[in-house]
Amino acid sequence: MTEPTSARIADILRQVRDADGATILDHAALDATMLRDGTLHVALATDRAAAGRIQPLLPAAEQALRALPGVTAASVILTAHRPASAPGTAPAPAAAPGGGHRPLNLGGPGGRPAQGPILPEVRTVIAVASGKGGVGKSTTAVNLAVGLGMEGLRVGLLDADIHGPSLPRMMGLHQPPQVREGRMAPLEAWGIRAMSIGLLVDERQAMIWRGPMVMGALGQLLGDVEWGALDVLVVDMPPGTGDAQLTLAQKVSLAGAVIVSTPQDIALLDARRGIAMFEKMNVPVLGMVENMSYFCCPNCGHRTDLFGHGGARAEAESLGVPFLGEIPLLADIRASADAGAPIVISAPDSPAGQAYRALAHTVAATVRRAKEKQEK
Ligand SMILES: Nc1ncnc2c1ncn2[C@@H]1O[C@H](COP(=O)(O)OP(=O)(O)OP(=O)(O)O)[C@@H](O)[C@H]1O
Repeated sequence: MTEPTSARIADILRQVRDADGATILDHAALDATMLRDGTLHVALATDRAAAGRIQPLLPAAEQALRALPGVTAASVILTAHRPASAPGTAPAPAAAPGGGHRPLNLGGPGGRPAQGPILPEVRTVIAVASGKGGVGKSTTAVNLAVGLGMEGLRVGLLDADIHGPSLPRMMGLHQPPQVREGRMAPLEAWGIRAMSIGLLVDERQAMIWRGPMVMGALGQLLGDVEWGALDVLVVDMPPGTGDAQLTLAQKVSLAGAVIVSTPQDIALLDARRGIAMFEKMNVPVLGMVENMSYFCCPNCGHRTDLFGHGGARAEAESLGVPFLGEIPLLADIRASADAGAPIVISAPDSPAGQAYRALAHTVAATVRRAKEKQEK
């Protein structure tokens, strides 16, 4: 079955009108389309002012699109690419010449400019990243964010891992966010605010999105969430060193990056690439964390270095970046993540709980330093 053309999809969208006779495409541009397993995914770029007008038309649009040959289901999402045009509305992310987003900054290390309007009340943004997938980046991001909250900071956690959002499960969040005046309110759990694409769409849908849809969704997660005043926003980055990472680093100014790796050579090689990417973008690397560093048998206490041990510490030393600590491989870490209560909450004094709290304590010092610098 051939995919419906953009022109055909636009024809159908033009037939869906609001009470004033305006069509969806009077207020939005067709951004990306994809047919996968009978489901037609459509992304529409719009501005925040118009999003509230278009939203009520989406169910009718999805129903109309189902009439296309080969389409059994349709999903239309709005992405806030275009700057708001109506007076008196919140500013959308400013577009740079050439169509990209203007790099924004928070006055972090390196003498870069102040944070732009995309996150006006967020003092510091910190990325948690890994070169390789599955090394425990999200588990680290969640425990770090909650640990920073325990340090007395106002914390937000953004799950930017569009292809594999795990924040809802790890934080025990399942209800969709409330939308007020076209802006999403983050959900609150374990003392912090949180937002994830997994709260907005079925996880399986997000996993098959292609580039433009991913970028649109990321832009929306950054620009359309009412974070309120935060000392620090922790961003769980997608794994790897591709376009999504570069775009994210351009859209918000990162005060620093925490790199997560297991001790294996293959993971360390990817971690090195991640560090090189951040350095190229002038983002300070706050340090490396070694996850799954060692295993202690819960019955006899015998310690085994399953994936080797100390590789990340040695790598950090050779690259000249700080080493932020070792997290053991423990069934309790996985079990508490699966149960929606991070181990810093469920077992704060366990070896794993203490390791994450020590990491949070170190990162909190960086956040406080950045805050003091801004206040001077
Ligand atoms: N130290 C640990 N001990 C035990 N299990 C762990 C540990 N760290 C992570 N896990 C488990 O490993 C799995 C992968 O972890 P996680 O989702 O944090 O990795 P990730 O690097 O974010 O993966 P992805 O690249 O898919 O986003 C999860 O089931 C998690 O609970």
